[in-house]
Amino acid sequence: MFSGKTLLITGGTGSFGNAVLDRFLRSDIEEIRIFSRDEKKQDDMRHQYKHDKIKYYIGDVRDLPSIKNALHNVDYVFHAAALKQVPSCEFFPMEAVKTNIVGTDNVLTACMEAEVQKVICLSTDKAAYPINAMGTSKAMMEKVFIAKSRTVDVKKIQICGTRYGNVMCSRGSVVPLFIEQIKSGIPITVTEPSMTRFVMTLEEAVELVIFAFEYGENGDILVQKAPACTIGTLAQAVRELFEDTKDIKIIGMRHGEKMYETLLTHEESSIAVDMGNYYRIPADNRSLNYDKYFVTGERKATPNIEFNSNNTLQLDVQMVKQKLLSLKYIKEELNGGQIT
Ligand SMILES: O=c1ccn([C@@H]2O[C@H](COP(=O)(O)OP(=O)(O)O[C@H]3O[C@H](CO)[C@@H](O)[C@H](O)[C@H]3O)[C@@H](O)[C@H]2O)c(=O)[nH]1
Repeated sequence: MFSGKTLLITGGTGSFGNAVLDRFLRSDIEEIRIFSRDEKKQDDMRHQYKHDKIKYYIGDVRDLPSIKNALHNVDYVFHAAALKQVPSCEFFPMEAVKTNIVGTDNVLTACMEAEVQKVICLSTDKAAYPINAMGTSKAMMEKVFIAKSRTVDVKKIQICGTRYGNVMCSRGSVVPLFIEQIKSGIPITVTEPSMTRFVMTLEEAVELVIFAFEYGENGDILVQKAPACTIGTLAQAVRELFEDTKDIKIIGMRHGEKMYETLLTHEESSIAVDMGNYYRIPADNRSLNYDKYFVTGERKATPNIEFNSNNTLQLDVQMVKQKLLSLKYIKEELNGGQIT
């Protein structure tokens, strides 16, 4: 599918971009374009990969001309650029609006103009029943791409999305923080041990995007049937792996946090298509003309079957340790920072 094609990744210097590169650089893809704001991170990546197939474009999804400039002859786009930290978006919600909502609209406008064939927009479980600014802005992002998907000619371009749970060990997330705390000899800080989160590896996140790319229809959101664990279990797994004997410090929930996350709302569950390891949430493609629904009516039961991090498979400490041990990052950290 990617043979001879050019793929652009917005926010491409992040954990997701790196995982996509690791996955695709050995394939016969023609070119991978990294589109992002930070020249330092791009330069680091350039030195790390030293690969002809990777091209770097400085730009910002908030700035339409900068995206247009990068999209000539691009076949596919993975749109990963986002403000994604929950606490910082609580303090700067308008920044989340500009990057996550307006930025996505810009990316799609530019993709339509440049005749990109398929765009996958990365969203998060925090967009389902959102309570914080980050999740709310991602929920609006989903609305933007679904609305846009209704206006396009599907023979020319298709727009889909994915929703992730927590990606273990991604930049700025809790596991690297726990490890840093253990290495510095201070107690690890746990917000609320009974809180649950879906857990995915970065490779699974990339698989989900590729699945969406292959099987997603225009306007769809794809989610993985991910397992979950409590933060207490996650903390215990990290402590056992890194032989931490200090007490845990309980610090309480942070701004805008939820006790559990949702990947499919009740309403989405009633229309979601089961695809084995994934669910496909088709877009509601009814028109704005509601008269016919008022006149003829339409009865559809909405079963109470929200898919969330409390009712999915719960991993125990051993299972989380196993999942962690499969990660390159953990292997390196256990090996004193040496690449294994
Ligand atoms: O010192 C800390 C910091 C965090 N946590 C907890 O660890 C869990 C995970 O936190 P973190 O890794 O910061 O991730 P989230 O805030 O859940 O958000 C991440 O996961 C989302 C998917 O749900 C992504 O969309 C976000 O971009 C990403 O930052 C949460 O329950 C936190 O309460 C602690 O126990 N101690």
